[in-house]
Amino acid sequence: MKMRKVVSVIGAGNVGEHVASLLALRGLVDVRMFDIPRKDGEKVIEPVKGKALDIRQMLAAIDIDAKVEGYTVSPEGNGYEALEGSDIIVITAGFPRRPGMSREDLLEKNLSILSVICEKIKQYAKEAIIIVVTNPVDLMTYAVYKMLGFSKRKVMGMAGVLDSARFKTFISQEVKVSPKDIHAYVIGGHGDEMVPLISISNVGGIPLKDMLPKEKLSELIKRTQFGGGEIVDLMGTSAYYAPAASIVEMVEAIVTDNKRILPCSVYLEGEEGKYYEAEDVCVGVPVKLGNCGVEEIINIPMLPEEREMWRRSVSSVRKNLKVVEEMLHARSVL
Ligand SMILES: NC(=O)C1=CN([C@@H]2O[C@H](COP(=O)(O)OP(=O)(O)OC[C@H]3O[C@@H](n4cnc5c(N)ncnc54)[C@H](O)[C@@H]3O)[C@@H](O)[C@H]2O)C=CC1
Ligand SMILES: O=C([O-])CC(=O)C(=O)O
Repeated sequence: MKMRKVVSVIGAGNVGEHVASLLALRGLVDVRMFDIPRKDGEKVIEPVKGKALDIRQMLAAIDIDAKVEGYTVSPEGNGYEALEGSDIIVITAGFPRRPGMSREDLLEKNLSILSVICEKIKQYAKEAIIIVVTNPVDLMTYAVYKMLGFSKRKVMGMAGVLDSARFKTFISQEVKVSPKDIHAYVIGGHGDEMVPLISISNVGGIPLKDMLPKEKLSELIKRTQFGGGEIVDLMGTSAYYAPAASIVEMVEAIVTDNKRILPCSVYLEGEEGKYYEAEDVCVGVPVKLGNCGVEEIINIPMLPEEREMWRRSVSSVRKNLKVVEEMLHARSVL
């Protein structure tokens, strides 16, 4: 009988390998990593197997028990048999952006990669909960949800936890208080129009809006909205430490059934969709996570100006949804 939960990470690049190592370090789950081979001159190498072995040896050095395996797969979808038995699958496969690119520039190439991966998930891991990370994440989450046909509770995108961590970092630097005592949520699409919610942000229970002048609050909002781009400009590729830690928070909430409220990109429709004025789109909202996945969508009150930001953010995600829908039609998914 399988005792420990299994988390599979598809795409063991910068984000994926850090997710795998952080998960392994917590010792909560077993980890399976999947990635394609690389060419080193004439030689074909299998970095994913090396990374898994390296992580296992790290665990041995510090006395942590967790199984970590690496599997080489092909871009055409061979080699995914070990997905079987996965409780959670984290998708980080695909291209990251470089300076000067938008996340949407990755849409076409990353959608092709994810369409092969979804076929394999359907074949081997129909029961798994899926966390999509590949960008543009709200569009990819929508596409994965449609391609898999799983319950909407079981498909979510990671972005809001990361954006909220960035927001908390910037607030913490400004008010000189530990981020542990700061509550702040970012909702909406994972783009330059995301919505850092000032009205419900607080520092040790004191409303943020009472602590800082309007201009400073606007600066914090702007820096958060462009937080990903700031790192891309500095590093030449996108962030991975904070994204990986954010994914691990989501995984831990699901595995331990701890009912945390975390902002995640989820499919909105019906009641919650109407409240958020967003239907048939994946976008970030606070949700309660537990071992069934998304257990509840939490309705957050917004000020009129925040609601206006929300509308703009949702429509900027919607703008590219047409392209995704056309691609899914071409693949006969819709
Ligand atoms: N949602 C979010 O908040 C964030 C999203 N991202 C996104 O995550 C993705 C990964 O970023 P990084 O890890 O930095 O990129 P990376 O290039 O370091 O890693 C991507 C990995 O995907 C693998 N891959 C490519 N094609 C594949 C295929 N057909 N099958 C299996 N694996 C394949 C590559 O070999 C590589 O190891 C990017 O799309 C990036 O934009 C990154 C940070 C935050
Ligand atoms: O900026 C990027 O391309 C990666 C990402 O989504 C983030 O770090 O927020």
